Amino acid sequence: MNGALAIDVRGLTKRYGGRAVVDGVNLQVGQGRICGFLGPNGSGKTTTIRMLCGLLRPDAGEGQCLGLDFRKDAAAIKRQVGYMTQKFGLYEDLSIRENLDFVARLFELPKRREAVDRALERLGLQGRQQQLAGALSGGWKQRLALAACLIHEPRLLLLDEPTAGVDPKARRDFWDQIHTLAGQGITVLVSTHYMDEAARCHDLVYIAYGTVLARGSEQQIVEGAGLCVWSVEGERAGAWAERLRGQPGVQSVVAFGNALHVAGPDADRLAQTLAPLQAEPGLRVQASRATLEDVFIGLIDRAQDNFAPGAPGRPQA
Ligand SMILES: Nc1ncnc2c1ncn2[C@@H]1O[C@H](COP(=O)(O)OP(=O)(O)OP(=O)(O)O)[C@@H](O)[C@H]1O
Repeated sequence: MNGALAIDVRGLTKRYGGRAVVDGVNLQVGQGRICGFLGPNGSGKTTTIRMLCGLLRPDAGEGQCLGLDFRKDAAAIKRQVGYMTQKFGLYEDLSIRENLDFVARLFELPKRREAVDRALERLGLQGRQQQLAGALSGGWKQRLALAACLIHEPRLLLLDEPTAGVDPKARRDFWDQIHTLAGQGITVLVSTHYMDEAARCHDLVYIAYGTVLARGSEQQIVEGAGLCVWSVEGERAGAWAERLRGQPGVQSVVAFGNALHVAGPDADRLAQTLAPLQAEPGLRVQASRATLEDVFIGLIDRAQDNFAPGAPGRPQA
């Protein structure tokens, strides 16, 4: 394998009706790493994932997945990849055990019973194995879907928004499981819209309009963005939101309870705009730390600008 990279693709491109929905994406994920794949709706995450596991034919791109040519060796790659789709894809009128047995048959596993038992045990599903999948809560359904992904002992997991709509406790348990799997050497590429989940990834890739806008660890992305953030706090802080939007140096204003998060890339202009608020009674104005969410909101705002008529080319990380 190339430098212990489980995924190493360059120039990945997919077009629909002449429009590139994935546009020259480079993606490298180290073996045993958890890489979070983030971006707004329709940014190209699912399309990228489906090209990586050989379900969609790319229009351009080259590279390797698990040391195999991702274009020529799609069949061999599929056998070593566990792909969890956004929607629950198992049979609701079969039990947990029957669903896993069905998947084991699809993979033509030689020792099916043992494989099913192993998957049940791995995800703590033994006690529920006779329950119908359709009767499970969202969290247990996700657990079953992950068990099904693991039944053929894949080396790479491609998880497409695996915890959408799942409660925080079940999401936390799911992520503990993901870390256990990564500890066993399994590589994980996981798309998510949740910032707390992004923080649990080793590496992050942020994509918008089919183009990668940022990559690195959470710390690298936040520091690399050079975004300045101020907190404007007080019972009447909300009344200032509209007045601050569009002012010099202000890129975004987001309310969190009694506080506004005011962000912008130019420290001096932002400080000048906020200076008069320091004298307002009942308002506390202080410099704050940028979060991943602040950075992503800033990135998408700028990316939209770059799509405007007459705008220059898009940024590429
Ligand atoms: N078969 C298709 N034909 C035409 N357009 C498509 C097709 N599949 C996807 N697209 C378009 O490609 C773009 C990227 O879609 P994709 O599902 O990859 O985004 P995503 O980042 O996974 O979004 P989400 O976060 O909502 O799941 C969207 O604009 C979508 O409408």
